[in-house]
Amino acid sequence: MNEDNPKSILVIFGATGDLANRKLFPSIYRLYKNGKLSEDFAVVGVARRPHTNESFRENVEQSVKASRPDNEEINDRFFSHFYYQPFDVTDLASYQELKNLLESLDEKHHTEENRIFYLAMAPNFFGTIAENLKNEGLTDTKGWSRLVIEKPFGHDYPSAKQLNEQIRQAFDEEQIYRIDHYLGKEMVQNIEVIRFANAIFEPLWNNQYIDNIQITSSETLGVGERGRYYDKSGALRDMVQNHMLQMLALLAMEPPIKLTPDEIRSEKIKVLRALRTMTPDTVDDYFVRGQYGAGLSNGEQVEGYRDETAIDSESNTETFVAGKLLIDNFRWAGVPFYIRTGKRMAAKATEIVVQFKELPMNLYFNKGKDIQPNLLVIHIHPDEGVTLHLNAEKRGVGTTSTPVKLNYYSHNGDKINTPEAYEVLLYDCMHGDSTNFTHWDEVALSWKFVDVISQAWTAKKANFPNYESGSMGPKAANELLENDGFHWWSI
Ligand SMILES: NC(=O)C1=CN([C@@H]2O[C@H](COP(=O)(O)OP(=O)(O)OC[C@H]3O[C@@H](n4cnc5c(N)ncnc54)[C@H](OP(=O)(O)O)[C@@H]3O)[C@@H](O)[C@H]2O)C=CC1
Ligand SMILES: O=C1O[C@H](COP(=O)(O)O)[C@@H](O)[C@H](O)[C@H]1O
Repeated sequence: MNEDNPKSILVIFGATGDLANRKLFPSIYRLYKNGKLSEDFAVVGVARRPHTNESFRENVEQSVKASRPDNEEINDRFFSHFYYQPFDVTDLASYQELKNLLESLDEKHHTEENRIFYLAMAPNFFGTIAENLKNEGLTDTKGWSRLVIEKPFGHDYPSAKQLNEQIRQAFDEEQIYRIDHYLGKEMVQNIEVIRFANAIFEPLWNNQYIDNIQITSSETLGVGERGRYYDKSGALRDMVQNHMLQMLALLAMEPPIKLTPDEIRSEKIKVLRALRTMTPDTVDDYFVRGQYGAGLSNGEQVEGYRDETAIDSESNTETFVAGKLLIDNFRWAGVPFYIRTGKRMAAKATEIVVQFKELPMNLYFNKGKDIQPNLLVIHIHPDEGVTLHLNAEKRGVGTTSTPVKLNYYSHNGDKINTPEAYEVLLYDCMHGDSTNFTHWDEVALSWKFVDVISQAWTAKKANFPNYESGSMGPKAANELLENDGFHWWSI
């Protein structure tokens, strides 16, 4: 075990919920198993449901086991670090009881009064919890206090601003860790390494050599059990405002002068500031929305979005977005960044394709019909790695060329040791490293960009549904690229 690992109590608000059970408990277990947690730690789960420490520990054990189908032996000592307190976040008396519990656990587990408050709850509670934690003295300790906040951070810029102001009454910006789980993904973090540690890419990373960049995050699943949230959100708020714009910022930012959270953030912010803004009248020239109808998904007949649980039968909510984004700065002027994301699409995959420009004169163009542009493909999920598409001589056919691929897979085919995004982010938070969390300035700029689109879409009803489940989205998403002489590379 690494003795440098910080000692702390992690308080999970919403500990009986889906996120805690599917993602947080398994991630904490992996940190423990891999020696990344000090033995001096405690996890306190709070929610309204009645649980004892014992029944809560059984739940945690089940969720850890469900995430490890290999029947691997579990270290039982892990569960003795877990505690539960029935708690209503709107009831002030609960906070005093929690304060007493934390103080006793500080002593028992030698946690030096360091605390992480993880808000895995509906967003309408975020502000209230932050205020109550401060007012009831739970942040008033000799150690550090950090606040981890799940998405969505607001519904639009004004609501996000209001929420931020409320939270900032209680916590400083440096204490706030806004989660974007894409920033914890191995290959999203690798974007910076690929760009800034390879002499062959950085000199070409600009409008002289790059034709376009495509970012796709497609899902095969539909809206599932999350209809109540999703029908008010849609793909633009659910995926574009956060994950897609964060990936774009990492791809487009200037090299930071140092790899510190502040320097990286400052470069990402410049990209978001340089995004070409649209007016309500020009949104349709740059963005396409879609909603899935019935169709075949993974070989099974599935219903359309409007027939799913908790969805309005005339819903105007988009389950698909494709967009062309332009970054008006010296490096990227004229290079389109295409993004697309959606539910019930043909494949579950997140991938980035960097398409390089053709050579000014390709000597092989007339001889080989099969000359392809060079592509750098960054596979984020389910594969994790990089593929470089080149042209090489066709064996035994003289000077004819053929496309070849150089592949690197970071997990060598077995993903067991690839850390989960939440595991990475929890570990970073325990170490006070906020590099892979979103700063308020990034959140604000992303909302401002997205708000123009959502306002234009709210004002005009769409002709939905407009793509079949199991397809790659509406036809208009293909036309968006075809109008520029490009096409989506298949994923
Ligand atoms: N689930 C996921 O995959 C993802 C979730 N998120 C975000 O994470 C957050 C949590 O999502 P999720 O786990 O799915 O939500 P759930 O609805 O599954 O869980 C909500 C939790 O909040 C608790 N709760 C509700 N009201 C109160 C209250 N008044 N006082 C105390 N506890 C309360 C519930 O427990 P009880 O009923 O016992 O009180 C439950 O533990 C949301 O912000 C969501 O957007 C983000 C990305 C992915
Ligand atoms: O944040 C979200 O992300 C998931 C997709 O995440 P991934 O890691 O599976 O790519 C998406 O399903 C969900 O709607 C959204 O809230």
